[in-house]
Amino acid sequence: MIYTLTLNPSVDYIVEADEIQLGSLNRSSNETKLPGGKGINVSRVLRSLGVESKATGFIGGFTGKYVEEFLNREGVQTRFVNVEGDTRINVKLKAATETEINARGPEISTLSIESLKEQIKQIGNGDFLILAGSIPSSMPESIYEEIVQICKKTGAEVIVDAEGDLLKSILDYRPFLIKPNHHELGQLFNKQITNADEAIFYGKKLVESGAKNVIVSLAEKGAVYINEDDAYRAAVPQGEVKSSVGAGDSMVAGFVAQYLKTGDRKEAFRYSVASGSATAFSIGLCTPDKVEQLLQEVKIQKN
Ligand SMILES: Nc1ncnc2c1ncn2[C@@H]1O[C@H](COP(=O)(O)OP(=O)(O)O)[C@@H](O)[C@H]1O
Ligand SMILES: O=P(O)(O)OC[C@H]1O[C@](O)(COP(=O)(O)O)[C@@H](O)[C@@H]1O
Repeated sequence: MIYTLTLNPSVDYIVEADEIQLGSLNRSSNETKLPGGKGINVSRVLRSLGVESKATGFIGGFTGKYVEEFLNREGVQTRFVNVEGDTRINVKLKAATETEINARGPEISTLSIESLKEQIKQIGNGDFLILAGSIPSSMPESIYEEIVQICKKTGAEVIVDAEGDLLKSILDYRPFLIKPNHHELGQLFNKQITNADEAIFYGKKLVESGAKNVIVSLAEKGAVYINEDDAYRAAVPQGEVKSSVGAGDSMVAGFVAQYLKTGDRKEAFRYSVASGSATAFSIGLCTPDKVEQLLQEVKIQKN
């Protein structure tokens, strides 16, 4: 079974406007509310690609109820730990450029953390745990490492999509897959990463540090994939970007879905890029039709 763990889920409030001026009254041309948070997006895309998963993490308040009911309506299984505060609302402003404000998230009690850990202990050999996104500001930074240590004991494979120290802290535990974008990769090495060559160079260092598979996304400049034996680069399909929110999460889901079906890592990478672009070309997440349509346009080159 695949489990996704979103410690800090959200309601994503996507506001479209022709123009946004700070310090002025702006009026929107369209608004969309969607459940969000990285693991939750992965579960939603997996579901639409025909792969079962269980979404877990912390959920609370009226916003949490909205997220959980939305997921259940779509057929995503959930096993959240309920907390007192409201699940956060993240604001995504879409005008000529995209601006995001991601909130901090509710207080999480020690008791809630303990119940989550008890759940994680049930995830065992043959299972995957996809651990994705930020942590609510009240939680200890060590939580990712503690969860990955539990998985190491139970034998579950972990996939991590997180930034900075959260990502660094788990490399020694040999994660199955990590997917930093080029900014996040740059932060890890204190370098600016602007192209596929640089992404492959620094991505290889993450493989040397323990990651079994690394995908680095570079938005419109494509993506690279590295493991112990090979490195590939992909050019992305051309299209109109409607909202890139969830594009990275869709890449993780696309890779996992195809890898589990075929075991072919290069094809899984192609699927990953097509899924990311299919989401970028949509408001909301990709659909299987759109992914299939873009697959042929993803050109992959061995490094
Ligand atoms: N302008 C674009 N054109 C085509 N595909 C895009 C574009 N922006 C993003 N994508 C797709 O989304 C993926 C993830 O985008 P990126 O912004 O790098 O990730 P994240 O959402 O994690 O920050 C890219 O690898 C690509 O497949
Ligand atoms: O946990 P974080 O880092 O604040 O990110 C949460 C945000 O990331 C998203 O999951 C989108 O992530 P990506 O655009 O990286 O795929 C949103 O749904 C959510 O608002």
